[in-house]
Amino acid sequence: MATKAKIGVLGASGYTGSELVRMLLRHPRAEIVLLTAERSAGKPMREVFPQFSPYELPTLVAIEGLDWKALALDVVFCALPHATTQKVLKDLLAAAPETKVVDLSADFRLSDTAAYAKWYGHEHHAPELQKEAVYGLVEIHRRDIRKARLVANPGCYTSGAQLPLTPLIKAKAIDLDEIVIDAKSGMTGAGRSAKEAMLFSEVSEGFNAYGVGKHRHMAELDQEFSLAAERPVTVTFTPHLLPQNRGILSTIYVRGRRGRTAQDLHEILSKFYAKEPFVHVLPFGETPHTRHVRGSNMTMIGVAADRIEGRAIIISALDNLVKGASGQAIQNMNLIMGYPETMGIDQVALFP
Ligand SMILES: NC(=O)C1=CN([C@@H]2O[C@H](COP(=O)(O)OP(=O)(O)OC[C@H]3O[C@@H](n4cnc5c(N)ncnc54)[C@H](OP(=O)(O)O)[C@@H]3O)[C@@H](O)[C@H]2O)C=CC1
Ligand SMILES: CC(=O)N[C@@H](CCC(=O)OP(=O)(O)O)C(=O)O
Repeated sequence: MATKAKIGVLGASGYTGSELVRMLLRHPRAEIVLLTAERSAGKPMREVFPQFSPYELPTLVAIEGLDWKALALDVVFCALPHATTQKVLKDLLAAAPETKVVDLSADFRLSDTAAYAKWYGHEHHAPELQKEAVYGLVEIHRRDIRKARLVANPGCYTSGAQLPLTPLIKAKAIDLDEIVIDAKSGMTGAGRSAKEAMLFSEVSEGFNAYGVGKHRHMAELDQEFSLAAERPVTVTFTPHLLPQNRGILSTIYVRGRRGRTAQDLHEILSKFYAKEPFVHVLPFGETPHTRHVRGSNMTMIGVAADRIEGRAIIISALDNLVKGASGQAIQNMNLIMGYPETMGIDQVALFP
């Protein structure tokens, strides 16, 4: 029988942590041996999440005092808040350098120390690991991820924008100065900790933009698009808060370069993703809903023509907790560990 990887999930009492547990419980090569929490440390997982009552899981423990060397974990998923992660992973990898880490926070996504300090307001606490980390958008960086020890899982909004745009940028098919990304996220994107702005009465029956002109995901988009274009790229990106639990819908406006039509862009994307298990390009003119990807690791992309000649409207939909976070993280683990890429994450969307 194939051996199982010994796995730790840090931040298992949060939304992305519990989503990792949900999927890892059905992963044939995963054995969950460590679950951590902060406020919920000491509680059994079923007390925090009754949906896990039927399953055997370790009790949630605090991170402080863990002996990483003795634990000898094969893989750690780190689902902690920004900035908390840096010190934890520095200690972990110093004590257990063989452990592979997939970090879901933004701490290791920016490779430039100055850009990190500018967008996050403080110096990075583990700059040597920041240099080592590989950016984990699988469909774009698959080859590098296979060799990585530390993977920086991409942001949920940025995944929804990069999957349709990066192949077009690489193909030099769109005007780089006219990219507009209008994105809407479900509320689980904001995490599980209590916040006044996330109360039902503050969010339901309403809809708003936030972080306008300054959301930190712009830095991640600029970095990755500039890499793909081999020249600096800045884009317009505006996030919105949707009064629903899961899902990100991104409506993206682009102009084709050198006479390329919306149909040409559709053809480029269809070819690029023809063999990808987790990106599906719809027939030209059809566009996805967030409910078509809910609970699945799929990103759906639709391309349609604008009335204005030369412009196209691209719409992507993904589940922020799956392809936008935990599903993508397991896809990364599968690559690092040499498992089939779809193992444990090939769920079909839950509908309605
Ligand atoms: N939600 C999403 O859609 C996405 C989130 N991400 C990123 O993933 C990470 C986790 O997000 P999410 O699951 O939503 O967050 P949650 O707020 O739901 O969960 C955070 C987890 O971290 C624990 N925690 C909080 N503070 C500390 C601390 N100081 N020391 C140790 N553990 C701590 C919490 O424990 P306890 O509750 O017991 O206090 C909880 O288990 C974040 O960095 C986020 O930006 C990335 C992509 C998408
Ligand atoms: C709805 C909502 O609040 N979303 C989060 C994004 C979550 C995410 O993927 O981004 P990070 O991993 O970079 O935190 C936000 O806008 O901050």
